[in-house]
Amino acid sequence: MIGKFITFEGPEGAGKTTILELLMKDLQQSGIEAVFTREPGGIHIAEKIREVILNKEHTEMDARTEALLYAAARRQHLVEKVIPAIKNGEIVFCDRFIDSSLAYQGHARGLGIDEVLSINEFAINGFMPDLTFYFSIEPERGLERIASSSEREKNRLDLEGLSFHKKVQEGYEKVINRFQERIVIIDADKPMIEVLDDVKNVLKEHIQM
Ligand SMILES: Nc1ncnc2c1ncn2[C@@H]1O[C@H](COP(=O)(O)OP(=O)(O)OP(=O)(O)O)[C@@H](O)[C@H]1O
Ligand SMILES: Cc1cn([C@H]2C[C@H](O)[C@@H](COP(=O)(O)O)O2)c(=O)[nH]c1=O
Repeated sequence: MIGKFITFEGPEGAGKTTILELLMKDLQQSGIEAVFTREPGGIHIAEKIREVILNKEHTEMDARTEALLYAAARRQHLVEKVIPAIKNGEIVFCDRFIDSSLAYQGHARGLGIDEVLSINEFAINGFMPDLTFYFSIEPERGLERIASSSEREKNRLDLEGLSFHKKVQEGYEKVINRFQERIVIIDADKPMIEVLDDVKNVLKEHIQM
């Protein structure tokens, strides 16, 4: 049996992590086993790379270095955690994946979506998500949510200006156009319970729940 790889994408503060946590509880209650993980991170080496990338003091980090570190973390996470789980028939939900690199490094950092796709092709070796939820929200709104959250410590990318986050949104629009067959847009500017229901309604078409 082969599992499924489902990714969640979107700008800062769109609610991806919150909805993934609610979904995890829901699935557990229904007795459905699934793996919940995140990028960059999810396993020891990738969490270490995450610390390097997102450290607020690393302001000197070059954009290509940043793109390569995300791709390296992605590779290790895939081979160590995601692919074994999928081969074992499990459903893997991942908070961010390659589309983040295309939108943030490819478009917002100006490296080029095709160039960043190309270094990622080396990292993922053909392994793409079966389904991707794009949480759509205006960047201003997402940043407001983060600003009013007491739990959330701001990282190096959160601290980029609004113009960067608007470019991230533009980048995602290009990515959505390119990968229309796997990306479903969710209106993330709704109450959490409605966002969760919208995600579950789409999921029902893909997994038994
Ligand atoms: N639908 C919603 N309505 C109002 N507030 C929300 C909603 N979803 C999430 N939030 C709040 O917004 C903040 C950011 O949410 P969350 O961390 O889930 O976003 P995220 O998409 O994972 O962000 P990032 O990618 O920047 O980590 C949290 O304080 C969360 O409680
Ligand atoms: C995978 C990936 C992530 N990013 C950025 C997006 C966010 O600013 C951070 C991750 O923080 P989160 O709270 O876990 O969302 O990293 C990126 O720029 N490129 C990527 O490939």
